[in-house]
Amino acid sequence: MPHTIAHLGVGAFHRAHQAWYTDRAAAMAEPWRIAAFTGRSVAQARLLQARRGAYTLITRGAGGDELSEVRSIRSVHDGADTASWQATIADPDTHILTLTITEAGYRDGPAPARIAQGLQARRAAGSGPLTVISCDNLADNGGITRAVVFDAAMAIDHRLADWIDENVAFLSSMVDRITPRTTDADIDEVERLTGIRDLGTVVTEPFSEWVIEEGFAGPRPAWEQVGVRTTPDLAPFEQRKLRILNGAHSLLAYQGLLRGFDDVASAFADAELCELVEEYWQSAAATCALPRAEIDEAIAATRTRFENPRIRHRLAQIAMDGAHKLPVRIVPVLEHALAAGDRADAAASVIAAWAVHGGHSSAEIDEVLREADAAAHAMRAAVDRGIRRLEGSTLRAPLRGAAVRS
Ligand SMILES: NC(=O)c1ccc[n+]([C@@H]2O[C@H](COP(=O)([O-])OP(=O)(O)OC[C@H]3O[C@@H](n4cnc5c(N)ncnc54)[C@H](O)[C@@H]3O)[C@@H](O)[C@H]2O)c1
Ligand SMILES: O=P(O)(O)OC[C@@H](O)[C@@H](O)[C@H](O)[C@H](O)CO
Repeated sequence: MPHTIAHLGVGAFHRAHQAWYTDRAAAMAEPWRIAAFTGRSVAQARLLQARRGAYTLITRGAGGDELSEVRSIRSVHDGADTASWQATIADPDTHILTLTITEAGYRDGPAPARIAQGLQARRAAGSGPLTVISCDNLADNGGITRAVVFDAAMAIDHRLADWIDENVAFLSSMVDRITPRTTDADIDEVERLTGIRDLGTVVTEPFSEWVIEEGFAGPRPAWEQVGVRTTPDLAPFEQRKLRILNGAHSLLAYQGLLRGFDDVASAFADAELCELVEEYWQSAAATCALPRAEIDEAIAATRTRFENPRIRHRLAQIAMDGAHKLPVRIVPVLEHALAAGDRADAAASVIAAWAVHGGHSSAEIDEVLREADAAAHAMRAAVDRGIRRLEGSTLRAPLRGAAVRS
């Protein structure tokens, strides 16, 4: 039997990223198989089951599309199928569990308890160590996973928590590949070109990056041979990605929706918004630990990626779950800019636009700012100035309004 990777949350991104790397690594060395489980909706399982896990990946460059078939997913299950889940995690051939359960999935929902139940079955089966890798857009995503799974395990049995401590490596990883939701037009295009109506089709950009913290508890696919990097210190890579790319995405999402734009490329083509993103990037760059030349290179690459007119990444998709995303992407940049006495307007404008767009209350704004170490008052004042500025401007989409502190 080939080695197995269990995956929880088989959405578009897993198929464009981890499953794609694993598929390419299989051509270089020993093949691994992925046993994929849905996070919340069984619909994704049904789409993929039709072709027994195989699907078409459209790599959409500015100049054209390239189609390929990805075959690393060998079984697809409903995440609520506890028997299959426990059997997969308990299987001694399973060495890795990867996760894309969204930022919200670590705070709300069943994922931590499910992982703990899976590990309980592995412990009972005596199947030994496991490596868990989070692939969600969170800083210290491995540490966060460890903490929530540990809490869920404590609620089952403290001896399970002790076993997890000794046997499970929770690795952080930085993941990057813009993967918008698949549309009917994408599925039609695949059918036209291949004759197959592939409902599992995924569209992604040519760029891809995956950096994983070192410390695997067991074997892994030959990922390094297909461009995956490992590092003893992931934090600077996470910072660079979350603050430069994701932060700018959130800026374009909320400011862009308020101006009546629909996707990233059209919002970024707007001169005023582009200038705001450039100003935000200067604030974000100052918070990053990597050498400035590397950050400037990342900014230049991100500019080109945002300009790709053939990737229709909807702002509404990026705008979802802002209360979970902004503390990771924007608050550290805002906090740093204020502490350094720099202009904080661009960073503050993202939270202001989120608040206005969603009609968020004063308490909800404070909750987003809560995780900052200091300067909460100054941060709130900067956000309130941003809200007033939005309310005084002429925007194309109707404002919903947020509560400004009086
Ligand atoms: N799409 C991208 O460009 C991209 C890039 C980098 C990282 N990511 C990460 O991947 C995540 C998923 O993105 P996607 O494009 O695959 O989205 P998607 O909507 O296609 O899939 C999301 C998956 O997460 C599951 N899920 C949703 N809420 C959950 C919850 N509360 N608990 C457990 N599982 C839950 C869903 O069932 C589904 O399997 C993002 O939230 C992000 O953290 C996405
Ligand atoms: O996927 P989310 O929901 O965390 O956020 C939307 C985008 O900002 C994000 O998905 C980027 O496309 C991605 O992080 C690029 O690697």
